[in-house]
Amino acid sequence: MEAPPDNDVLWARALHFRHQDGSPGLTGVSLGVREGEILAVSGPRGSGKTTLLRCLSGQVTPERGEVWFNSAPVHTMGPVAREQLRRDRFGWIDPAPALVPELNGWENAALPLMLRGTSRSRAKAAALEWLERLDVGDQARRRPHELLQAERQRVAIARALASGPTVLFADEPSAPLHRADRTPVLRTLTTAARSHGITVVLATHDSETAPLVDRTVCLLDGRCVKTVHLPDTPEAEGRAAACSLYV
Ligand SMILES: Nc1ncnc2c1ncn2[C@@H]1O[C@H](COP(=O)(O)OP(=O)(O)OP(=O)(O)O)[C@@H](O)[C@H]1O
Repeated sequence: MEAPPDNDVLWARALHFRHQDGSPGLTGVSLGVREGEILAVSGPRGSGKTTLLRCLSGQVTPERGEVWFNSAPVHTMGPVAREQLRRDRFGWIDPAPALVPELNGWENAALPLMLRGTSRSRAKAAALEWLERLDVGDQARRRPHELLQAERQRVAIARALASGPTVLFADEPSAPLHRADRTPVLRTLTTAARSHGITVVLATHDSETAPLVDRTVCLLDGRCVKTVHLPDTPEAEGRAAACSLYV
């Protein structure tokens, strides 16, 4: 087994995945994600974006191929080790917000930190800070059923960022938002990730994300078909400067 290159925080080689009913999910995907990189995974519906994120994050194990997180082989880890890795090092955002209905906004956002043993007061402070950044600070005491879907998704994004993951997997995080809200929320997410050194793997079919990411990998029918790098232009430098104004 060959270990991944040193500067890749995540590395996958020749991933093959088949769903339980036999449908092919991935057919030979290889990719590396550098530390601090913001990588978009794009492609049409059903191209395998969610399946790839689930394999990379250890939610499912590939039928064949390897997934490495730093020097740890995720594909050979048992369920307990994978669970611990996901809890301690990874964040996850679903296309639809999955919040705990009995908890209010800040308690939901603070939950991963408290599960890791952070004190309630420190977890609350971190949660409130992120809820403010996501423009839902005034909803912190409301429970999910009292919030709009777009507000619930902002709470879910705050929850993923508040725990300070090494890698954040975001599966269509802007899907429940109004079109006008999508770019500002994605900009907040990507800018926050950059300023905190969080690596992001972002599944999207929103072309507006392209200027916010470092590289886009395009999937089609479970295969990588194209990689697009953000050109090293003055606009890109301007983007980084502009982003730093938001977070
Ligand atoms: N649980 C499942 N059982 C069987 N087939 C599945 C399952 N989940 C996904 N698939 C199939 O696997 C393929 C890849 O699905 P996946 O959800 O990874 O694609 P996607 O690019 O994320 O799509 P979308 O943009 O719609 O979220 C599709 O053909 C899909 O129908």
